[in-house]
Amino acid sequence: MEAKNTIIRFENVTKQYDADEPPVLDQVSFEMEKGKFYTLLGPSGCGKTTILRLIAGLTEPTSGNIYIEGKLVNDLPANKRKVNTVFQDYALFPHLNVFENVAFGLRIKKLKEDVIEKKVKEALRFVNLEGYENREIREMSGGQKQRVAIARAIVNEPEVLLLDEPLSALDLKLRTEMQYELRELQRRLGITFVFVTHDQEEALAMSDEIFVINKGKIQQRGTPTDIYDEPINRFVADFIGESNIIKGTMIEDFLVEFAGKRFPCVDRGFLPNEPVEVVIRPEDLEITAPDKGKLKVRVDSQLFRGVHYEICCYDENGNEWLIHSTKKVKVGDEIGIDFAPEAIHVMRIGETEEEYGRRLESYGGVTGGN
Ligand SMILES: Nc1ncnc2c1ncn2[C@@H]1O[C@H](COP(=O)(O)OP(=O)(O)OP(=O)(O)O)[C@@H](O)[C@H]1O
Repeated sequence: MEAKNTIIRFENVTKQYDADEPPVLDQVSFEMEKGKFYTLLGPSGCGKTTILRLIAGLTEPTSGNIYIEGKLVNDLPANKRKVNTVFQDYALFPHLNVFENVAFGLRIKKLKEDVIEKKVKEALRFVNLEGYENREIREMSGGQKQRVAIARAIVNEPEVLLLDEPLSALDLKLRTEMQYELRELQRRLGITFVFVTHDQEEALAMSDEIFVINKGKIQQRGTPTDIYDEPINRFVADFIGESNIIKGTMIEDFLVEFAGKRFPCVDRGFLPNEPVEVVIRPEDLEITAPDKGKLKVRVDSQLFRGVHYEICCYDENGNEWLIHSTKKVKVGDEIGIDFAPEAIHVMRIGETEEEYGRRLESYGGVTGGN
């Protein structure tokens, strides 16, 4: 059974295009709620588009079940689903004007002309393209084409809008503008958006919830701050922003060893002396005098990044440390680095979200991680 506000549910969905190749999606399960902005984030080829195609009904699962609004849709054709897609290349019809592009789906449904006119105008108003009805597609800018594609999708009043890397063709400035616009549009429409990107900053900026995907598995799902502050494994920590990831040992609850020293931390629920990986974000490292910090490091390089310096250092054990700081240092200098127990995030090596969940259960309610 699913919660009342669930709109999409995947139950052990596997997709294998080619019998000789490993599955593209491997027993993937998740739920998405009505009215939220979801982002599927992951490297090229990890299966993001395949998830969209499965939701849209453009491909079928090899095994497992897909539900939309509680109804099993495995065999429901795409045009019977309350789902619309905005594709990366917009897939607009170059020979039709803006109005006719947006009206296209409504004409197929054989709606009356006055109804079509009302709906198209409303959709164009939603994307701030009022008055552009008679423009030719080739006369529209990249951002405007993008909006026409969105208008064409929302004119069908879908419950779910799927967006497959819709901003990737735009330059950085326009892309940032469209990020705001899309987020605002989602709020005004109040429908579920499923947005695909491989750009972690875009995902962090736009989403209610992010699914980080790699090798056909959801590695972690959560709010942008959850994912950023509490990455579950090395892949997520690495993919979401720059990180220091150091090998260590969890000595006991709240005590971890790395870089040759022991540090108090806020993590528990690991086995005694379990090998772990430790993540500390570069902005959580504070520069001190050499003997005042928790670790002594030598500065190897320094880059000015506009707001902060990006400083690369090495400790006595040869671990690399990346620091983001407004303080300037000198290459070759020895400095100290300090960090709070809360800045240390301990991860079990190679753990996926499912394994993490099972581990927590096996502890009988004792929380691991932090
Ligand atoms: N129709 C198909 N037939 C065979 N293999 C396919 C098909 N569609 C996708 N694949 C393979 O499935 C894998 C996942 O593809 P998918 O398009 O879902 O990835 P993606 O995460 O969206 O990648 P990208 O960011 O590059 O678009 C890739 O290895 C791809 O080659």
